[in-house]
Amino acid sequence: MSKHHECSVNTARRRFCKLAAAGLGLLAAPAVLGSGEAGAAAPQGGRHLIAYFSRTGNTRTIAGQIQAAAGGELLELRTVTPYPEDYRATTEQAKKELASGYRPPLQTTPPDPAAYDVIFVGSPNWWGTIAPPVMTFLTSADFSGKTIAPFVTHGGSRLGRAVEDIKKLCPKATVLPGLAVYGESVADAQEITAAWLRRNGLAR
Ligand SMILES: Cc1cc2nc3c(=O)[nH]c(=O)nc-3n(C[C@H](O)[C@H](O)[C@H](O)COP(=O)(O)O)c2cc1C
Repeated sequence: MSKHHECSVNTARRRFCKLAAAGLGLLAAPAVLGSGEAGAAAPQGGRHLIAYFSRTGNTRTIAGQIQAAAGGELLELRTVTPYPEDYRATTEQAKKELASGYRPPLQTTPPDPAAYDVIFVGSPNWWGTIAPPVMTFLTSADFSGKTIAPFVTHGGSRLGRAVEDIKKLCPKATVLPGLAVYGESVADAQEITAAWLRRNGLAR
């Protein structure tokens, strides 16, 4: 992990601590009220879809943290043909797929985005952008007028070009500022995830 990254995380943690002092009640409310009660609804009053691809579980962990803090349906994007177990083989395959614009088929047809107000889109940073299965998802349906909240786990390059590339794939969607979490820190990222949700008005 780079020093730069450590600094960013620490800054984010400090920012969270300030916010947490003011917003602790907001975090506690859903646990008290339960998800079915009026006070637990998202600010938009809408439904959340949390769609993500994860090869080794880091992005899945963040997806779970988002669900715990903001509610919503989890959708794991799985490719028909899994990526190789071998890391190096996966990086080589991914490089080729990204260069050629290949969209690997997914095991299931994703639900219609029209049923949701906010679509969280999670991906590992692969070669500086989102993984090809996430590109398949974003090009498989019409996201016009929808709000997309991107989250990325990474090995040091943070969001990379993820947000820009999502905007290119979904030019008529509103794409919120993305969340970047270092892959090895995902287990401790609840506070960073919750602060990002609050900054974007997505915490319940
Ligand atoms: C094909 C491939 C390419 C990657 N490229 C990058 C990269 O460009 N920058 C980076 O910071 N991490 C990169 N990584 C590391 C992953 O982004 C990181 O381990 C991530 O947390 C994995 O998420 P997952 O467990 O949800 O699959 C790459 C990993 C793979 C397998």
